[in-house]
Amino acid sequence: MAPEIISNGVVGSQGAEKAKSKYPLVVAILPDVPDDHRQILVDQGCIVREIEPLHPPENQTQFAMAYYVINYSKLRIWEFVEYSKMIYLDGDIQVFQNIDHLFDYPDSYFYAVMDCFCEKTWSGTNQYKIGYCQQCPDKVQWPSEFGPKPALYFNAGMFVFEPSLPTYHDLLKTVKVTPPTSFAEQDFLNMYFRDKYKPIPPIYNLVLAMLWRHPENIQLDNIKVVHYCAAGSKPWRFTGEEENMQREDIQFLVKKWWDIYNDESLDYKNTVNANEEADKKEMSLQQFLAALKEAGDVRYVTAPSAA
Ligand SMILES: O=c1ccn([C@@H]2O[C@H](COP(=O)(O)OP(=O)(O)O[C@H]3O[C@H](CO)[C@H](O)[C@H](O)[C@H]3O)[C@@H](O)[C@H]2O)c(=O)[nH]1
Ligand SMILES: O[C@H]1[C@H](O)[C@@H](O)[C@H](O)[C@@H](O)[C@H]1O
Ligand SMILES: [Mn+2]
Repeated sequence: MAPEIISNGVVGSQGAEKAKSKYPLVVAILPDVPDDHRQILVDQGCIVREIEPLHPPENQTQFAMAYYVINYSKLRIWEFVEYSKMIYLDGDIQVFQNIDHLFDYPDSYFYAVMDCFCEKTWSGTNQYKIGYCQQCPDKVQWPSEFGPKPALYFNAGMFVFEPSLPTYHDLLKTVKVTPPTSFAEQDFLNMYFRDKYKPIPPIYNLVLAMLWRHPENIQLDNIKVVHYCAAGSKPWRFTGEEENMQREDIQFLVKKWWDIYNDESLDYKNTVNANEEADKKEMSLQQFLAALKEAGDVRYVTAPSAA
């Protein structure tokens, strides 16, 4: 069995395609998620799994961005060995089109989307300082005095992985002797799976900054998964005040998130009892595209992705 997994509490458990995925949706939660929120997830047909918080080595957390330290707990999902393969999704991710086919990719690799280094969150890195981004690796050459070009780096908000107890124990053992770094478990996973990592196109994890940093790499007609990770873009605390948040494509995607969240036809009881109704309400690719185009502001090109 190969379920998808998200790791948040209540928000975001109704991906538009949830009803149509043939796999179960497992929600990994930390102990702080209140009972009534857990119940909502169960009522939505999710399999709720509480995980224990996992901390990096004592007294070294200052090296990771404070907000991300708790994310080391993500390593617990390698323990979900009743599933042979899983797709991990952050809680600030929305799935707009079915991605079940990712389970058919060859085993033994780690699939994820390449990140972008152009936003201020990256200002502490050499990449940001010299304006180098793996999304457009020819724009600024990697200077030889910085050593070898860094390995491809994925955003850890979405990835395809295979739970395994030996890997889980090794991850825990390795993280204990690995000093934390800015992007916490994301840096760690990049280091750990460097040799197994296979990039997949950005349509499987649209890091929103790609819309204004690398529009030429985005094929809007095919976006399947949107990651509301840009500063100020989380739909449940969206104010529109932060940089780029007034863009029409962003406003549109935030509205789409709320439409799915509020769509009662996507509630589990309704999808079980009235699948056809949910199908009718499903946002078709054409509607999605048309609306995005109407929102303007995005350069629409059909060039293949850089990934
Ligand atoms: O108290 C918490 C904090 C986080 N989360 C989960 O952890 C995810 C990661 O947090 P963010 O979505 O806020 O992080 P970003 O998307 O901004 O950051 C990126 O970098 C992070 C570095 O730690 C992680 O790798 C994350 O998955 C990746 O998308 C959340 O979506 C949520 O699913 C919880 O469940 N509880
Ligand atoms: O490139 C992304 C982006 O900058 C996000 O805002 C940040 O939260 C992620 O950790 C990072 O990978
Ligand atoms: Mn996220």
